[in-house]
Amino acid sequence: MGRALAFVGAPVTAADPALGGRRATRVVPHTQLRRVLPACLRPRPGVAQRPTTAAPSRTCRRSSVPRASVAAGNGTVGVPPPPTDGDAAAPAGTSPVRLLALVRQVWRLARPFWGGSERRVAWVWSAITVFLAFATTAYAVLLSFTQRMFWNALSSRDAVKFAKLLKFYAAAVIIGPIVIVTYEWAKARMALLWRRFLTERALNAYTRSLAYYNLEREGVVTNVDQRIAEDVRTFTDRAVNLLCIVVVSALDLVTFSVILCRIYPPLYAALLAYAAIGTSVTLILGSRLVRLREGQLTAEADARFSLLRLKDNVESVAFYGGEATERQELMRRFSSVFANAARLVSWERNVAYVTRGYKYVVQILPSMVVAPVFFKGNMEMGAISQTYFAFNHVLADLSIVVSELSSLAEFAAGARRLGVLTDALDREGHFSEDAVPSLAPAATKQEPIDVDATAAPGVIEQRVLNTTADPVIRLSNVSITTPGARPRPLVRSVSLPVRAGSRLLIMGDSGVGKSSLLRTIAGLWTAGSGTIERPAGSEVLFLPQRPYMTLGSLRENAAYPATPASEANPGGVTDEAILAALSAVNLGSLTERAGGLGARGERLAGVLSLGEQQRLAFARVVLSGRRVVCLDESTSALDVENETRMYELLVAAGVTVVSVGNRPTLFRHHDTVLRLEGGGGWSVEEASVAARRALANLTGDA
Ligand SMILES: Nc1ncnc2c1ncn2[C@@H]1O[C@H](COP(=O)(O)OP(=O)(O)OP(=O)(O)O)[C@@H](O)[C@H]1O
Repeated sequence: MGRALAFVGAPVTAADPALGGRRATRVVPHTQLRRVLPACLRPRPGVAQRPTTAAPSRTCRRSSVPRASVAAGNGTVGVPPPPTDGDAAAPAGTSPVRLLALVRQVWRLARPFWGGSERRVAWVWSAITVFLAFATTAYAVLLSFTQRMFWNALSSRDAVKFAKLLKFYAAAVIIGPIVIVTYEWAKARMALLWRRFLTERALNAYTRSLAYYNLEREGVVTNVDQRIAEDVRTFTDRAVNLLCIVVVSALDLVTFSVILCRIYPPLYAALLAYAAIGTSVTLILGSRLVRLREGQLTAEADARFSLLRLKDNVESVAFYGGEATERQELMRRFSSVFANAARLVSWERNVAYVTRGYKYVVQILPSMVVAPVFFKGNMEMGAISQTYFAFNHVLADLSIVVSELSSLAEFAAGARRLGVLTDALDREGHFSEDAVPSLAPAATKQEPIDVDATAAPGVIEQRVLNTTADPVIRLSNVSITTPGARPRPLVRSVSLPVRAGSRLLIMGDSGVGKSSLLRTIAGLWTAGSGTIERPAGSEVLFLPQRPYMTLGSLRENAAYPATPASEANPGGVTDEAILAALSAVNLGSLTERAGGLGARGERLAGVLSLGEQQRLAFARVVLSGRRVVCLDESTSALDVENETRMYELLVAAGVTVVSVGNRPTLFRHHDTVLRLEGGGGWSVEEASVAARRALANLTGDA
């Protein structure tokens, strides 16, 4: 009797690689364990902490959420995700339609890796991982038989057999960890390869064809940075882990089902029914968990974004004294994080009631069914040990959804968020194209003028002129509207040539559309009609209103968008050229002040005055050697003397200039003025005439 009672031991929960790394609850006959060989039986054969890197434990997974990187937020947080985000369109949950959508999204993320340029590597690592997964199962089976013989040797007091088995057992426990750890490593390695592949794909697509610009401007996808940096990682980790679990479980299930059926078929049937009920209930609970996890990712990203905004604008906030407003906004966003997290942990608790209960309650089943058979003397001691072993394996195999719900929820949330991103990138930057596997910058192609080409309705036609063309820029009947759902006309039917070496000034009231016209010439905006001809992008330099400082060194900042010369890049911009350009724009002392050309740009942006940053931008013009420059109020922060110096540099270099600005001092640096008059109206006149008129207006002589 005492021995029979000992079978119903305390359930022990442990991550079990032999069960595919799932947390499995098993009943250990601990009274016997304490008496005999505790060290041999407690660390279950083939058992190790599966969820290390590829699948962190539940606690780790939760803590991974705040690691979400800084994200571009849209100010909308909470659950369900905001309807402005493409996420809202994607279904979540467990209905067949939703499941199908999830499968399609996963397929779209897996196909390029296993079917594209990296397929060789992908398949080799898949084979290695699956082989090792099978090895862990084989190991578990081997151990189950060893245990059976072990208990039989003990119960029959066969010391010789026991000693033999002990050696075998010792060898097994030495080999086991090696197999399991190698398996874990292979999984992590494969997930990393896939992650790198997807990240490079996403970065390639994001940084070409103006995808980064259009995605931000249209606001279709929020938190792009988090999706690329964080969601790709979560998705690939979870996907590889789940794939391995399914593979291991399938083999494990077949093997241990045979063992269990051979020992006692009724127990197997009862187990099947129990697992089916448990899985159904868990699936119903799980759909809400997916949505809550996804909402958490969005809320965390938005909160981090608000912190980054404050960090980037410390000076402005300090000048305004806007701390209270900033604090309020930060609190609002973090409140959303906590509110969603509270709902999430509550729902995880509800799910845990079910999943934990599911694992514990069933432990009584084998004892109830097998003990009477044992008491009747129809079953040997070793067979009972193996029954428990096989029972727990089959239970774990049939309970993937129950035990992996948390991981599944993260996986589904990650797949959905990535699906939204890859759809948008496909529209803008050709994510699915296999021809862009590297991060190397694409060479700019000089396209021939396509005279017959006609733009799509509502889109301005862009044609590329060759570098020797005159005029270098020609606007023909160009009308511009603001982008978005409600377009507003800004400029109507402008026709204008910009001759080589000339300088055109675009003027007009604030908000009239001056920068928009420049954006359109640059090809950033395409809404409207007419035709714009200009040299290829690599022949024109556009200086935006706000100078952009990169995170690179002073050297890299000056050379931007080209790169400095180095051993790997001998054709790059030399230090001598950089120093000469800095001197030409009156920044000769900057190198010394900044601490050399190697000084980091992160700090530079905070230290350089706006005027100095604008002069650095002119150094870029000098170094770029481009023949055409478009300046959007690029001297707005300069004194008259420095402004003159900058324009004289351009005149001396024979550069064609298109400027936007309203400063009267600009007249003398230009020969033609295009005045935007609002409501689409415009006029063109000589700069000297425009200057005289402006002066007359000022003095009241008009
Ligand atoms: N992405 C956008 N979507 C919709 N409207 C926009 C967008 N960007 C700018 N606008 C609107 O287009 C109009 C013209 O803007 P633009 O920046 O060209 O003005 P501007 O003449 O350069 O003004 P300023 O001299 O003040 O810089 C503005 O009313 C602005 O609000």
